[in-house]
Amino acid sequence: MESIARRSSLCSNPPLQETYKTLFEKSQQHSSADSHSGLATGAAKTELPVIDLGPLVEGRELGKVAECKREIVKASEEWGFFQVVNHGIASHVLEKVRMEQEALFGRPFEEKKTCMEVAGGSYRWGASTATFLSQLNWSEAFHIPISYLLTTSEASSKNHLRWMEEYAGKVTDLANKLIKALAEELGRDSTFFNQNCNPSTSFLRLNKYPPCPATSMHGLVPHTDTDFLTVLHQDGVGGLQVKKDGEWISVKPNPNALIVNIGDLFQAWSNNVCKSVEHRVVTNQQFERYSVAYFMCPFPETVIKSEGKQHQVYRRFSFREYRDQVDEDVRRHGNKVGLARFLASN
Ligand SMILES: O=C(O)CCC(=O)C(=O)O
Ligand SMILES: [Fe+2]
Repeated sequence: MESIARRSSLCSNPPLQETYKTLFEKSQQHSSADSHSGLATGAAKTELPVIDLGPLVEGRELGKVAECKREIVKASEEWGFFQVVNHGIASHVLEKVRMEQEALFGRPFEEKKTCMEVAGGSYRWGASTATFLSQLNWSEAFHIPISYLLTTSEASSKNHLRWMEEYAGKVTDLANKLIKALAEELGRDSTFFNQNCNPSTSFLRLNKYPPCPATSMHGLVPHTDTDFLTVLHQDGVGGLQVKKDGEWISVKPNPNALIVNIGDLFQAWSNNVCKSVEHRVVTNQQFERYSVAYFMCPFPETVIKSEGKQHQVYRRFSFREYRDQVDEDVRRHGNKVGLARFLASN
């Protein structure tokens, strides 16, 4: 443990162990008060639904396209999470993205902290608001706006992200197709999304989970995503868990699949028909793990209106209002409250 801590301060890993030393000590003293029992144990390795997106991506055979859309809505209602295969993003692109990601995180920690030159976005590690060990994220992440990756610049300043750029374009197309399919199937106006989301509002989050010497730790604490839709590319290590009927389910990595999940904004927009489901990452003692999440977000002033057959579940709110409330809750209470704060009856 100590040697990992010492090495991390000299090279690329953030100094998680040293920085959160008092939380580790506190947790040893009051293990029951900061219990996150069941974290790494007992989670079933069930397969998420797997949807073949071939017909939708290629737009062939109308009957099959319709069936594919129905499957997407069904999985979004029942699970809020699903895997997609034949998604149109070549495996060599995914492999190169992984290599670029590894190189980026391999930079010295001191350099990553000044990440504007490294990745055009922001960099976070650990959890500044954690007061219990169970609130600590044993991970580091870059947030990179899609527009940063897609704007052409003569300067070679982002050559080290050449495949990330390719991926950003492709994953944006994929997310647009998925959200359009969902909206159409729900009988809603699908143009809402291209009117309110663009490459400057959506972003990639590159996650790295260093090996963690302690057991039962969160790589990423349980959360729902604060967006419309997320597309996740994970490597083969595993660690993602999804809540299903009150139980944590481990998602078995599938090298051919990307993972898609519904975010809070789409749950509200669909008036609770589609579910934004809690998920988390558990750490691995031996292996580091990488993932890339694409978050489809709107402009801050975009207003989300719940519409559907049932009475309106949520009041109208803007994305800015929602995000500010999430930030405030995390700052004040250490946890996100989320959509429960925006119920129509409140
Ligand atoms: O790394 C993962 O598997 C999940 C990442 C995630 O949930 C997120 O970045 O919001
Ligand atoms: Fe997430």
